[in-house]
Amino acid sequence: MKTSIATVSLSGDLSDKLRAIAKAGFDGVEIFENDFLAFDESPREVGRMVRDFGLEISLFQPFRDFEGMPEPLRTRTFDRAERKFDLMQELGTDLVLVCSNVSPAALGGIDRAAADFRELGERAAKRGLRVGYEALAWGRHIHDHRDAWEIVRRADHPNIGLILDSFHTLSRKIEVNSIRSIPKEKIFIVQLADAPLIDMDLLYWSRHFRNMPGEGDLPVTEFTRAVAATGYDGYLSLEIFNDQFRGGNANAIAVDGYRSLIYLGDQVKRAEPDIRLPVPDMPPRVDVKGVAFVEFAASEEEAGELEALIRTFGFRKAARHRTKQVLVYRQGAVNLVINTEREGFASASYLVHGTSAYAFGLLVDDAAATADRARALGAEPFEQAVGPGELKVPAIRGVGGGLIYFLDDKSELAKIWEIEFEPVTDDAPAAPAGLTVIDHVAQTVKYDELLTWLLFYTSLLDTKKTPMVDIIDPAGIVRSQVVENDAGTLRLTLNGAENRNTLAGRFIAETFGSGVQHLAFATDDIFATAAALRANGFKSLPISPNYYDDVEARFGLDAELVERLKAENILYDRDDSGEFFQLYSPTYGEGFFFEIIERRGYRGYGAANAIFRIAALRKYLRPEGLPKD
Ligand SMILES: O=C(O)c1ccc(O)c(O)c1
Ligand SMILES: [Mg+2]
Repeated sequence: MKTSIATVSLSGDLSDKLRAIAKAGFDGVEIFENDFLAFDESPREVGRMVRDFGLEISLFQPFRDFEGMPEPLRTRTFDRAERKFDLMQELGTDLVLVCSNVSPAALGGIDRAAADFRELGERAAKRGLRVGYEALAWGRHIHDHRDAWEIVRRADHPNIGLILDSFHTLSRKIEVNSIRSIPKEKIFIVQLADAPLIDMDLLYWSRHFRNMPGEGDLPVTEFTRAVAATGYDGYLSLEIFNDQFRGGNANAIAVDGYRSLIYLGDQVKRAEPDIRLPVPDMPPRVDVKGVAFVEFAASEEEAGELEALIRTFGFRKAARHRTKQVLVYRQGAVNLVINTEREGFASASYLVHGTSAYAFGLLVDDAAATADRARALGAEPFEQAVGPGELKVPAIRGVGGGLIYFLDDKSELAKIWEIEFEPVTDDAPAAPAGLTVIDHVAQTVKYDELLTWLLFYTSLLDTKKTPMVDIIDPAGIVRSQVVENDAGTLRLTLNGAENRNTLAGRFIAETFGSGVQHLAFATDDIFATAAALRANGFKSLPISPNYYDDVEARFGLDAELVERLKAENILYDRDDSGEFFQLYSPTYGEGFFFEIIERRGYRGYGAANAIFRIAALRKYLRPEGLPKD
């Protein structure tokens, strides 16, 4: 599969962009004219730089307002084209993109446009160049790839072909299967971009909000399937106009782009097996059966505080690592691991971030295959020296440099708790509180990393992302998106913090980076759990009494239920899927907290309650200090 990306997709000057593009693994680059014009080197030198990076120029673009012009504009337009042909030859590329005319002077008329392209094709052929025509979604007369194709067909010239761009087709909801009947040799290049569904002017949407395939809401896979079905085996080229990417880290954005194409190719091949695009082989997206454990890195002193807190949740000390300072606390199917080693990755993580849930383990069908897929998608593998008798657990680096381990039932990994740990008896066991599984792991990331991690998880794991919701923090907005599977055995929430004053933003600032900010445990009976927690000495996060008056009115709850919710500081939500109950701990350390939930059919996450619990949690942040009892 030949991969390419337009320079316009990345930040920096032309050489920064080329370096990032080459490093991420792309084969080609679209040179966007303005990136070249703003750069000081000659076209020959730029061409040499591109080749020195091991790249090929897949396309030079755009050439605007060409077809259907009246004289004398028409002659001028052809002269302009000849100048660009000179430039292309110096750069060392044979393909230019002409986008459909937006000029009020354009006359329209499909045969007039075809005649113009035939003449341009003659001129291009003299120099061994090719011209591709793209319908801009806002083109004056041509804004549909089917019409652009008709012009190319009528131009009937071997040096004139069609350029498809998923954004222009999908933003106008044009039937993608119309692509299947286009001869593959007439498709000169295919540009890909996704975008979030936002109802706005097409041009503005396109120029500011495009994102990588898989990061937005458009059916880019369906589009690419139709392209692949033609037998097309040329470049898949990202053309992403996005304000955030343009201001972001070029290396990180290029890595995301490359991952998005590999993932897209994989999906297309699985859905459309008879294609010519050579897509790398990799295991399918991974079915996650559950969160096997969450591991905290802590100092011994802070571990003591953490242990005291989780004991009030009814966790009991269950096992100790045979050689390391690592303890396992258990309840139901939940394993909480506390690592107080003074060496190795956990310790390094503690020194940078303070006490944190720096790692978690996912139970999958095949841990080795999962690691293979992760590697194929460009994830960073994690390896640490393995002691005698210890297992080599496949792992990758995740959010904030933390770790994701993979366990399975089919290899020795199934016995990890017996092989690496010895059982211990808890001297002061807390009464169990009915916690059953980890319902979700909530990670806080910087807002401009949110799409990166969404793509990371959805490309690797068999999951879906839910629409983005805005969470109102008294100090700003936090954008939240969920990655989950249908079975509900994996639920990850990602919160993107735009400023450092929000609870999420403070967490990132104080812990020096993104990471797990809260863990939610499930119970089948929130009231019984709340009573057990209280008996164990747990103090739940106090919720404003005003909240309960509102909940009563909003949902028409009976007064007795509302009294019980209020007495236990339980938040309530309800939608078509069912009822939801949430109970929070105060923040621990630098803004970390726990949540306990009961779902009665409900599939959401209580977004409507977020504002209330954030307001309550904020009271516990330093420097205000802990509230007095
Ligand atoms: O926004 C534009 O003008 C523009 C230019 C060239 C393209 O290939 C494109 O998709 C959009
Ligand atoms: Mg385009």
